[in-house]
This record gives sequence, structure tokens and C-alpha cells, in this order.
Amino acid sequence: MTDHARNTLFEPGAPLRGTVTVPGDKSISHRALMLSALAVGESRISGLLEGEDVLATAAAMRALGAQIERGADGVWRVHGVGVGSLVQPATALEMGNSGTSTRLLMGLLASHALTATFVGDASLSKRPMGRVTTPLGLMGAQFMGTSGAGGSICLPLTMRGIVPAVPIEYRLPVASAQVKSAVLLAGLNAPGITRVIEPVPTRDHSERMLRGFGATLTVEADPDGARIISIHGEAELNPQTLVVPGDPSSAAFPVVAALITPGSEVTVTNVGMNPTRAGLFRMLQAMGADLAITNEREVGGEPVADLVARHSALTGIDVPPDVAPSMIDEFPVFFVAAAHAQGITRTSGLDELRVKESDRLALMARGLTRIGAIVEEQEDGLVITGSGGDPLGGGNGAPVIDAELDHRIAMSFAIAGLNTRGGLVIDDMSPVATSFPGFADMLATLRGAA
Ligand SMILES: O=C(O)C1=C[C@@H](OP(=O)(O)O)[C@@H](O)[C@H](O)C1
Ligand SMILES: C=C(OP(=O)(O)O)C(=O)O
Repeated sequence: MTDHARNTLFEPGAPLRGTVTVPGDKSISHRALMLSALAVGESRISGLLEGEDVLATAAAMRALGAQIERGADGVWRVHGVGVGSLVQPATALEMGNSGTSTRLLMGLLASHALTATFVGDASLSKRPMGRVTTPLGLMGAQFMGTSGAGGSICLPLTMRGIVPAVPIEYRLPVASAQVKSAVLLAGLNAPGITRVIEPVPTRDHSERMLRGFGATLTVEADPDGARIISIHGEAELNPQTLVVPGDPSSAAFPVVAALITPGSEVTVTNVGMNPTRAGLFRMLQAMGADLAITNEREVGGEPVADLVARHSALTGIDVPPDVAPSMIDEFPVFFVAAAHAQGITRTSGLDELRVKESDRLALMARGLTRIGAIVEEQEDGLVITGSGGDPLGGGNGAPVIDAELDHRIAMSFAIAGLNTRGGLVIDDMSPVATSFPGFADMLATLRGAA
């Protein structure tokens, strides 16, 4: 079984047992490369995720003038060029499958005097970019893109940045860390203060790391509780030594696999536990999961812990919509957990899941229904009646699940397949390499097959 296999079978077998680590956090890895490329001098990054999405960011930062090398020791060394000094790329920037690379880089480049074209794969080319081109347009950048379904501008897209960019105050119309980060990164090279008002908190890695690199950034609360994030422009960033913690969005897979597979006990070490990312673990505990959070500590300015997950009798819950941003990428695998719980799990406020690498609400509803789960798809969430711990599936052989180039859909159904009667087949596991190289090996290790 490799991550690149087409038509891969996932079927029941041994319980999952043992201790694993997961690759570095994808969100933090992107930001580490981008900010290092803007600091004057050499930054060192260890624990960087070496998945395709992050490699796309690395290639783009090289094309924009930074020197980036991976040492034999696994440490990445980045020689940055300074805020405002990125250079015109010679060719289009290949963003692959990565929304974060695309949207954050558009922000970064919006306040540089250069023109850049962004291209991506079939999945990324369908995703809406209007959410970043609107505020960046207010700052003075210009965009020429492709008109997509739903009317939003999509890739391929050419952007002309502006110097000096206009500092703006922007209230986020969607809860999106990518939009927040794009505006803050554009603000780095704008004169004066750029402000983002965030009514619902989203992951705060950009804020933490910008401060760590020496930018002046403040966070206040307005009277209705929204976060007001202000960045002082024309910043000078100082090179850093960074340590990237394990990705909680990747840890989600072995954790849920252990919870739903009888006889399992899995430890995942060095998992990032930033509260803006850890919603899944809180919700699983609310469902009665035997999930211990141990050895809590801080690594590189981010909270980290080891997780111990044991097979559990889960109970359905109502997930409050305001938890959504802190587990936004974990809903696909959370739905798999819900499909094994006793009783009903209700989710709402998840419209954003329809514009990820795929329409994750539709694909999870369709796939779970195919393997015998009881799922009602609503406009902004799923209502799932769980099996009470019984394996799903049965009937006529192993159904084929189409993951539509979405790594998290592929991995979520891989986990689901371990707890079916007859297994299931995933059409294409290759997208898993975007965020979790080594996923198949990790599963094999936990099942004693490595
Ligand atoms: O800022 C980031 O690193 C990310 C933000 C989220 O996207 P949105 O900003 O679109 O919610 C998340 O889904 C994505 O995987 C990574
Ligand atoms: C949505 C995701 O990533 P991106 O937006 O960077 O493609 C994800 O990793 O689940």
C-alpha cells in the first residue's frame, strides 16, 4: 500500500497499537517559509512538513528571490531578501492543490512592485479567490482571473502588486485565517497600520509568527468581542530558528482510527495544541472519547502535547457552530467518528466546507451513505445517526469512494474502511502527499504490518 496507489483497498484487520509522530504542521510550515524569505539573513526551520503543498510554497519563495535549501540533517535553511525586496518571478507560480499557499502569497505579493501569475490543479482552480482579491484590491493591487462557478474569480489568475499599498481596515466577511493572513501579510509592506477585524477567532499562527519575527502587531477585543489585529507596515523582520510542531489535522486520523477500532490504543507525540486548532479533540472528549492529553508544553511559541487515544464507546453530540473554525479541516474524519457513535450527531454552520479541496459536506455524505451510515445532508452541515460502534458496510463487496483530489476525504475514508464489514476502495490516494506523506506507512506501523 503506498500513498500514490490508485484503487487502494482499506479493510478491517488488527487493532491499532503503538506510538507514532505525524509530520509538521502545514499552516505553520507555509508561514515559516514565507516569513523566513522576508527576513534579512538566514532562518532555520526544523520539523517542516515536506508535503506537496509546502513544497509549492518553497518553490514559489525561491522563484521570488529567496535561497532555500534542505540540509542533510533535515533542517531547512532560508536566506531571506527583506520585506519589499521579493523579485519578479520568471514563470507562473505553480500552487498545485494548495489554497493556503495561493491566498497567503497573493497577500504577500500585493504590496510588492511585481506581477505574478498563479496556477493550480483542477481542485484549486475551482476554489474562490474573490475573498482575498476583494481586500487586496482595496489596498491597490489589480487582478485578472478566470470566472468560476458561483461568480468568484478563480485561478489561473494574474496579480499586479502596488507600492505603496494602501493600509486598510478590513472586517472579515467569512471566518478565514487565509483571508486574515493575506491582508496582514500585505500590510507588512504597506505604510502605516493595516487592521483586520475578526468576528469569529480563526487559527492565529500568522499573528504569533509575525510577532516572533519582530513585526509590531497588536490584538485587541472590540466591544462585541471581535478581535482587532493591527500590523505596523514597512516592517523589518529578523531571521529566526523555528521548530514546527506535529500537525493536529494529521494527528486527527490515528486518533479517530484508535477510538473507533476495537482493541486499539495509540499514542501520537508532539501534536500542536493551539486552542484555535484543537476543537476536534475537545468535541471527541465531549462524545465520551478516552483521549488523554499529556505532557503539555510549548515548542516554538505554540502549545504542544502527546495524545493517547483508546477504543471508546462514543455518544452523538450537537457541535456548536462557533467551534467550527478550530476544527475546520477535521470535520471529514469527525463525521467518520460520528458514524460510529451511539445516537445522533448534529453539525451546522459549515458552509465553508463546500469550498475546500472538494465539497466536503457532499462527499462525506455521499461516501458515508455508500458504506451504510445514516446521514442527512443539510445546507450547512450533516446530521449523522451513528451505528453505536458496529462496523459499517456489508452487502455487495467493497464500494469505491471517489475522493475528488481531496487528501482529507481520502484519509477519512481510509480510516472508515478499517471499520467496515467488507472494506472499501479509494479511487486515488495520491492527494494524501499534499499534507501527510507517510500516512500509509503510519497505518501499517499501527496495525503491526510494517
Ligand atoms: O490559514 C491556514 O493555514 C488555513 C486556514 C483554513 O482555511 P480558511 O482560511 O479558508 O478557513 C484551513 O482550512 C486551511 O487548511 C489552512
Ligand atoms: C483546506 C485545506 O488546505 P488548503 O486550503 O491550503 O488547500 C486542508 O488542508 O484541509
